Amino acid sequence: MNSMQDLAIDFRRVGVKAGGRDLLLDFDLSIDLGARFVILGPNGAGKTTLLTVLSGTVRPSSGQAVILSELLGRTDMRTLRRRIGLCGSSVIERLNGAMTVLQCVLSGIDQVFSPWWIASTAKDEARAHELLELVGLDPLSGRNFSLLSMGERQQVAIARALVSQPEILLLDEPSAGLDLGAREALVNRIERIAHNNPALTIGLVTHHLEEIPPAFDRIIGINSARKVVDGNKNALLTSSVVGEIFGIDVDVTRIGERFVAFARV
Ligand SMILES: Nc1ncnc2c1ncn2[C@@H]1O[C@H](COP(=O)(O)OP(=O)(O)OP(=O)(O)O)[C@@H](O)[C@H]1O
Repeated sequence: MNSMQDLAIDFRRVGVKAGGRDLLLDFDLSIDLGARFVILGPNGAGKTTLLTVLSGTVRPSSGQAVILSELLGRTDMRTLRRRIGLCGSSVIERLNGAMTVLQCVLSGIDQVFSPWWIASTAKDEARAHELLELVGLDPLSGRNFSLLSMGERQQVAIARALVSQPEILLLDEPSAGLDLGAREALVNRIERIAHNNPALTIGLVTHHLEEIPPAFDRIIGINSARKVVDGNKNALLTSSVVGEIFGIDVDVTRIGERFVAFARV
């Protein structure tokens, strides 16, 4: 049994209600520090809702949510959010397109979205350049964000999420809109980030098994606002379990350290 100090996330019967609907229901979740987990489920399952609670953006309507030993509702959410890096289309859409790529990365320090709120030091800028180098975009650091391709924006968003040296990194469908080559480059990059940051807890939200980097070994399957499975990837990524998560008949194949799924016709 882990003590609370070893846990990045400890949710007990967490629920989120909006518009009279349960978007998340009785959700128990316990994630160790340094774990790599995947939130897998069909459209509308509640994955993004779960991520909004995990990132300290939304407080649950019921239950108890503890993140990095801080109880939501009793802690300063702004301070907690600085310890969590979030990247995904919800972040990309909010970034002011007139910012340079470097400013976009620096905006992650205080989690702002416009250039006039950025207060950065020379040390921050050096770290931002280092991260842009890591994602292969340092040569574009002076370019306007609005001029980047979707793939490039996703990479900037990852650098932005890492700039505050978070303890938890949350990736919300980071491959959305990417072509095959860009998706594979991203999967490899996420794998490298996982490898180079052993203490970092990383969560990945996806609909697609192909997007799961090998380092991610835990699957949390969601459907209709509830957790349907939670456990080891190799045990759970089978045709019957993935079929249960998505509510359709599927064939799952493992190829090396990666998985693919097709709907059965
Ligand atoms: N504020 C809201 N009020 C009412 N319903 C909402 C609200 N926000 C989301 N929903 C609904 O809650 C359900 C879960 O939404 P959520 O965005 O968490 O799903 P998801 O698993 O991330 O889906 P997708 O894969 O399509 O992004 C959806 O049916 C959505 O329409």
